Amino acid sequence: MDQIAEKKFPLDAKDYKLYEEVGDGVSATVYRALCVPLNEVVAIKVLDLEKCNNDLDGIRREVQTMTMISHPNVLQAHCSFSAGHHLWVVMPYMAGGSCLGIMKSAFSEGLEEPVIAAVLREVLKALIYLHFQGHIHRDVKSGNILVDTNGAVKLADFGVSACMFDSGDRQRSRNTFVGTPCWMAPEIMQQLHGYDFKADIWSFGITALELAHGHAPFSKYPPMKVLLMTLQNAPPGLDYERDKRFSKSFKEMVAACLVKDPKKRPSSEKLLKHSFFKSTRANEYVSKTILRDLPPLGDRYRTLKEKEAELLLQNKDMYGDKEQLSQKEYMRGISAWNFNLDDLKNQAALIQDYVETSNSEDLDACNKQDTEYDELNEQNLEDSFSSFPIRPLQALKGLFDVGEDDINANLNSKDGKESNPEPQLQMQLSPTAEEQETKLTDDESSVGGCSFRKFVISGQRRQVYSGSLVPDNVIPHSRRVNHNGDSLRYFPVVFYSEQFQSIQDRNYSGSLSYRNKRDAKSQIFGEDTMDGTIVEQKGRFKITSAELNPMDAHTNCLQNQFPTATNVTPASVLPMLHYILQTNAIQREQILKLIQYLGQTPGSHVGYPDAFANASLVQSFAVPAKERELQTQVVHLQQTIESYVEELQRLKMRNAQLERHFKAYKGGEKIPEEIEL
Ligand SMILES: Nc1ncnc2c1ncn2[C@@H]1O[C@H](COP(=O)(O)OP(=O)(O)OP(=O)(O)O)[C@@H](O)[C@H]1O
Repeated sequence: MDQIAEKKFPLDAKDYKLYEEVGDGVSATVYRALCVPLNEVVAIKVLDLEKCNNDLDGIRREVQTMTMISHPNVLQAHCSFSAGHHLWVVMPYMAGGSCLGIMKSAFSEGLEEPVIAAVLREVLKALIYLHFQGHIHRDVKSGNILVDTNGAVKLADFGVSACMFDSGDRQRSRNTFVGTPCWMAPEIMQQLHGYDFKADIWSFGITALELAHGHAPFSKYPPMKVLLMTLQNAPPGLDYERDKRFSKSFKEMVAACLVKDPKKRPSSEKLLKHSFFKSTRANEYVSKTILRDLPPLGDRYRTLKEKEAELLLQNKDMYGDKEQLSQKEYMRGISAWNFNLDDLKNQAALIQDYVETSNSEDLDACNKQDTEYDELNEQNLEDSFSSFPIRPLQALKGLFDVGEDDINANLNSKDGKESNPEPQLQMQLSPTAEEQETKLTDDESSVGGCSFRKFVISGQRRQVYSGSLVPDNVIPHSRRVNHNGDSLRYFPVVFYSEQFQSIQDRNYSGSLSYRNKRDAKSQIFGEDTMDGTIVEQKGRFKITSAELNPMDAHTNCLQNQFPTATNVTPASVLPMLHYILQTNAIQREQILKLIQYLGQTPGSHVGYPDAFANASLVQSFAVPAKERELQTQVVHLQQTIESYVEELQRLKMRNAQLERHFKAYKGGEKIPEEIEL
């Protein structure tokens, strides 16, 4: 295989010469470099350990995985060592960069099918290997698919990978909410039963769409909406007008991956046997077609960064001081989930601006097709709100609490009380709601789950590792330009977590990535090159459960109140149904309030395409009449049943009396006096 094992890469920073920056991500900056003793060009990923206190585990896992794995389609680390408070991970240099980078530079509308097939085949081989080894990659996306000059393809970035054979704490990590929203499998969002290798197959399908279109489905939407759309809408696919150029087998392959029920998705091995991969081209075809005219990776990276800096400046002009802080935070990658109303307001304001831009005349025909596609999804979303809020709320639940282990741990806590410290960020989505059982329908697995009684998210305890939640393709596609020549299509939406801290704090407490990058750079180059030019676009979004606020001890209690198979009677089910309906009504009202609040954001109603802001949709939320009618019916039925039950008991007693009487009569005894005949 590779000669990696034979070569001894030195474990001292002095033996390496860093050249230009070729990539960055949430957790690191990547440089082209020279290994002096071996005279070999390598890539070095530099992470600042001091700033990664909270995620040392993740880093250790990433480096461990990268060192232990060995497959031609998986990016294996040559070695890693610490240099001061930095961790250097030395890897083969993939001169073509990531598929995302390639698309950003030259193929904003996506790649041709034969190239996609060749790239995906290699990725699939990597997945077969990883899955066989027990790893779930959990972050399969074009930004993590690297290409070499000869067209060799390697899957990279094991920062959030998990091992199926892990136990204890590490096993718990398999239940965490991790990945990048657009690529994230619904079962990861739902957080109901954990997930397995099949989550990678979903991301693989999304990656196929990303390569086909130049961006992932739903990528223009803010993360929360991406979650809702992924859970509520039919899975995305290659079904639209613009997809005519793609073959039937490609469409079928994508459809096979994007099935919501993970059990119905093929394994990576089975997928490789799909007809789509039957006659794929050799690696050289990839290099010949997509790398031939591209400038060197470092130059491309610099150009993109410059464009992003310009975009940032334009945004600054557009938003002025008021939104500037949010913008900066977002651009730096300091983003996380925050349901503080001020944040929601900010988000609404940002969404509005993005929409105005995306509606601008500058959008070309291709964009129109895109809009059609989005409108369809919008419609789906709207239709699917009839089932709101049960499933989305479970998704939201997944954002805050996660593994069953956590719940158990909390329930088992010493005094059973919440111990989250102040300050708290509170959003009582369901202040009085207890548990409910939910059955998913359609193509989703049938699952039972609990809702939550209330969320109290502690600002201090909540652990958020998060990059830009707007996915990788924040960079403008050529068709998404505004009058200044830059796209604002993927306009940033801020979900920063430290708003409750002082602004001063925020500068030092948000994204690990920003601090890592800035510090790594300043240490290495002796300057802070980041100021004013940062656009943190690549994003890993991860909220672990371990540090989250304990769930209220109520969390599981209602489950015990649910009728069991042995004691189930109509009389016991009806009060429960009644209760669930009431609970939903309360939840709806809460959500409605939030939506109305967003609607009050100055100007946010203008051109706001988001279903949340759509007045009719708001009304559809607000129309509980049907629900009330149902509730009344339920109450009525309940009373009827109760009277039937009483009647039944009365008849039973009478029957027993009759039996006794009959026996007495047969035995020639005196008929008891109390018996009424
Ligand atoms: N070996 C390599 N050769 C060339 N470029 C690389 C290499 N490794 C990484 N890069 C570039 O650097 C970028 C960031 O790397 P990487 O994905 O490992 O960082 P990260 O912080 O884990 O990113 P994220 O979590 O946002 O996906 C990649 O998208 C790619 O463009």
